[in-house]
Amino acid sequence: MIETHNATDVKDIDWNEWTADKFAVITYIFSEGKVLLINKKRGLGAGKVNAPGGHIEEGETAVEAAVRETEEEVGLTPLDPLQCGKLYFQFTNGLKMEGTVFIAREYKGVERETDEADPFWVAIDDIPYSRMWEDDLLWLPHVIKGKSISGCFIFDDDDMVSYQLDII
Ligand SMILES: Nc1[nH]c(=O)nc2c1ncn2[C@H]1C[C@H](O)[C@@H](COP(=O)(O)OP(=O)(O)OP(=O)(O)O)O1
Repeated sequence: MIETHNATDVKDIDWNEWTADKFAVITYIFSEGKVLLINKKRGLGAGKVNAPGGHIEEGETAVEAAVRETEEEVGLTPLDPLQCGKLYFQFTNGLKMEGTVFIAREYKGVERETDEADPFWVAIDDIPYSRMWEDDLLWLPHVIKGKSISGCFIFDDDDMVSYQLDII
């Protein structure tokens, strides 16, 4: 078996044996036909549009991290976030990251810009996929339709090299 960071096809990786070394969450808040997105200002994916998110801290559950990261990045509190997906990213630089996707249909507060993120509401039909991570276009439309997803991806920097997606 080849080293996972040298893999160029998701089929080259035994995903049952693969384990992440970083665990992150991403939270999409939907309201009145719109979704809250951010211009990410720093960290992985700086310059891209994404949803609020970040790393799960020690002793924290994924849902707790989803609430905390959204509060920290945009000042909104998602209410009852629902887990709807798992994303497994192998980067060619060696990073292995697991992302848990949450959606929330209600929230408290008013969004505000922070050092990490510039939030904005956009109509679901106008989501700017060309400014987002390449994988988002593959799975986010299914999440919007209420499906759950599980995806494995190989990324070389910003470029998606290979993927496998299951819609549940
Ligand atoms: N291909 C991809 N598609 C996607 O939608 N989100 C991705 C992604 N690759 C990374 N992310 C997201 C997941 C998570 O929200 C974030 C992790 O990036 P960072 O390492 O920059 O974390 P943050 O700096 O936001 O977190 P903290 O340092 O914990 O605040 O990037």
